Amino acid sequence: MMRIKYESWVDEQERVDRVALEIVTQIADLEGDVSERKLEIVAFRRNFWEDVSVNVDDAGTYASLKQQTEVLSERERTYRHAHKTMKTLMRLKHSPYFGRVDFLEDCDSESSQVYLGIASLFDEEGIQFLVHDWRAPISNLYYDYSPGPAQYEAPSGVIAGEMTVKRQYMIRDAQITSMFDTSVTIGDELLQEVLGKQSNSQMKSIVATIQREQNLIIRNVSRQLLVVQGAAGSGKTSAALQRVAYLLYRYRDTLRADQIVLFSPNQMFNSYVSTVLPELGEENMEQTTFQEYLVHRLGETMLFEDPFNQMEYTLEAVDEAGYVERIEGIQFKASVEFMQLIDRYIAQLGKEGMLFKDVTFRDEVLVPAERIKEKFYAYESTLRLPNRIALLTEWLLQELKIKATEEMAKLWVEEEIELLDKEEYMWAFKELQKKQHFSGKTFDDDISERGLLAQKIVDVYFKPVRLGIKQFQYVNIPLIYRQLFDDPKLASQITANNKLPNCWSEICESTIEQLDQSGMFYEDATPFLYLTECIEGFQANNTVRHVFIDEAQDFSTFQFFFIKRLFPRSKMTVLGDWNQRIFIHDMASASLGTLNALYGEKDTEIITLTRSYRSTQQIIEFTRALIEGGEAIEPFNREGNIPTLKQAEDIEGLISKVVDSVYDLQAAGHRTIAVICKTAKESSETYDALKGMVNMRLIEKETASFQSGILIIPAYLAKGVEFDAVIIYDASHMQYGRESERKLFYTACTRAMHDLHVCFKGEMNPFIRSVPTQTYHLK
Ligand SMILES: Nc1ncnc2c1ncn2[C@@H]1O[C@H](COP(=O)(O)OP(=O)(O)OP(=O)(O)O)[C@@H](O)[C@H]1O
Repeated sequence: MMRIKYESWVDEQERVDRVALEIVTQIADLEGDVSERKLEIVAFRRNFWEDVSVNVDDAGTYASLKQQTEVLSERERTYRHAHKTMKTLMRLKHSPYFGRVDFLEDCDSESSQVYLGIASLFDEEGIQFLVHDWRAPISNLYYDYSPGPAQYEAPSGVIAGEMTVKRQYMIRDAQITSMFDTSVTIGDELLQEVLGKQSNSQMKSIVATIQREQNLIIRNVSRQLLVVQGAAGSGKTSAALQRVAYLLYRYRDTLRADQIVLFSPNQMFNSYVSTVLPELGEENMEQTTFQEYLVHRLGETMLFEDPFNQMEYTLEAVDEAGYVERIEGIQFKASVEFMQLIDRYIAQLGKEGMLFKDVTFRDEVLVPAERIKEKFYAYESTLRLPNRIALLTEWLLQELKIKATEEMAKLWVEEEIELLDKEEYMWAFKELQKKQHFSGKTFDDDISERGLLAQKIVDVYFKPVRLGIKQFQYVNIPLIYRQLFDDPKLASQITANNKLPNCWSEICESTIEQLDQSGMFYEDATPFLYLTECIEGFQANNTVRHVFIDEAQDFSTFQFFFIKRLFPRSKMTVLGDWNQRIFIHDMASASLGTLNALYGEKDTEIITLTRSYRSTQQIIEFTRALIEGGEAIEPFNREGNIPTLKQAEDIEGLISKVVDSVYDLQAAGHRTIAVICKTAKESSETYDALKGMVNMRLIEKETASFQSGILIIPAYLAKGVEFDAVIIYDASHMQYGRESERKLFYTACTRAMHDLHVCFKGEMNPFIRSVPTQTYHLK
């Protein structure tokens, strides 16, 4: 790393001034343009509506309206474009660029200077680049090379040459505040400065300091599946978001933000990452949680437990009867073996076992379930289930028509007709007149009018029945799913290779009990939806082109395969850290092996990130000793305090240590301090105990965002986010004594950026006991 000479500094500031002036000029030009266009659109819209009211039935008016609509949307497009450019210029005004490379192409005699910023900027004539977009092919030089031989891939082919300068800037309000020439990767000093700052309730973009290994993730477009396995704080989420921005730039003519979906762990995380793309001048992709998707698909048919309640159960109910069996059930139902069991079950249902509901109307059976079943099994047995269901639906709709005619003669219809008002009679009368006019026949007016009204009434009353049929409500999916557990032998008969868990009978029993009592366990929700899709036909989404799964360690193998089928035309980017796996799903997905199986090895690329940027070196030295293989995690060299451990005798002592920590950390200037508890239950109890002493906010599963301040939060909701300082509420043996709790504890500790205080009551947990004592202070 080299400091820059004074003269160069002056030259560089002069350039910034020139560019800033150019930006100001362009903003002024555009300002007039934007407001003029806006006024134009407003005036156009007003006239447009006046024209519409003239005469809509006239063909000439219609053609002219169509033309005007086109003109209007063209103007709106131009306005939107100008508005977007304006916003970009406003962003560039304060900090036009952050990097520079001087590059001498092999065939040239003079090197060119390439300045990198969050968007491209041309000079007045629109000929010369003043700033290159960080995503442009040439910008890759900055991220991938140090001074020396370098090359990049332009649309015309590979361009090779020599990089003579690589410089970084920190520019605030158009003033250079720091500047470095760097020789290795993207300078430590700039990164130090960025990482040393206080946390924010919103994640920031990292374009100025993207590291080479992160750039590989961002620009990777070759495979169907990109898997990123990275240590806590290694920049997986950051890389994922910059990758979205990169894809939107690279495929700007064909890819829209709404064709990219990000599955994230919870609402708060969604809000935490939601400003990164707008900051880069891009629209946000679609963000959802898997839970949200399940509610959207199943919400109306099924009540099911939410994942956080399942989590609370796994952490809190260890001593309850049936715990071991439930855990085994959770793991099995998350596995690919269970998916295969369902596939075999589906094959079996093709021959027997389908269950239907009567189609009813006003407590009367219109088409009995038995008849539907007979019809279903009368279709060609080689037809797939969804095809047979489609035929069945058509048939049922025809049946409904016949039933409707029968229904018209019933007394209730007669009564409804009596109650109709004058308008309805008038309508029937006019309809009849029309019919007579067209057919030239005469009718017995009285009967036909009544018939018409009866038809209309039955039609209206049958509407929900028709809709129900179209929505396949006559297929009794809940009972078909239940049937799989009703007799434990059924599954053994259909699994040829006997891959059932040992306590399958108990799993069946508790599943049935839960289904009959209060909806289903969370672990049943995805398999249930899968079964539904296999029977009714997959509601695949063919518009989405890229699916991102963050915190992927907590997705089950079942869910991965399911998501793949759901988005058949999409590439997938999966980011996770298997050391932060806090849900207990199937054991198989604890390795990358299953992900290889998703698209096959050839179509899969796996990138591992071992450098961790979030926490200080001291915190990482402590946290990496908590997990197996942690020595592979490399801390970024940012110094800080070594973690503090505080031991208390009893609960009062613990509370007082936590309160002291809060005060100390506040005094050290930290703005966001999280007291991390193990569960929601512990969080709310601790909140009650502390609220008289400290002004804090309780974070619950429904919390949609967080602000700076003191927070109290269960560990599983804190994953993916970070805080200036973390206080672990009770890291005792009692709370984190089981091996399965190691990763939860690790995840909680790795949320700290600058300071970590670990409090515990009584004996410390076994994971800390294995940490070298020189990595912490015990108080
Ligand atoms: N290249 C970088 N430049 C600047 N900051 C970075 C860089 N890479 C990561 N960071 C910062 O490190 C922190 C952790 O990044 P991020 O949350 O993306 O990591 P992660 O791998 O998703 O972490 P976890 O798995 O623990 O949730 C963030 O504050 C992020 O801004």
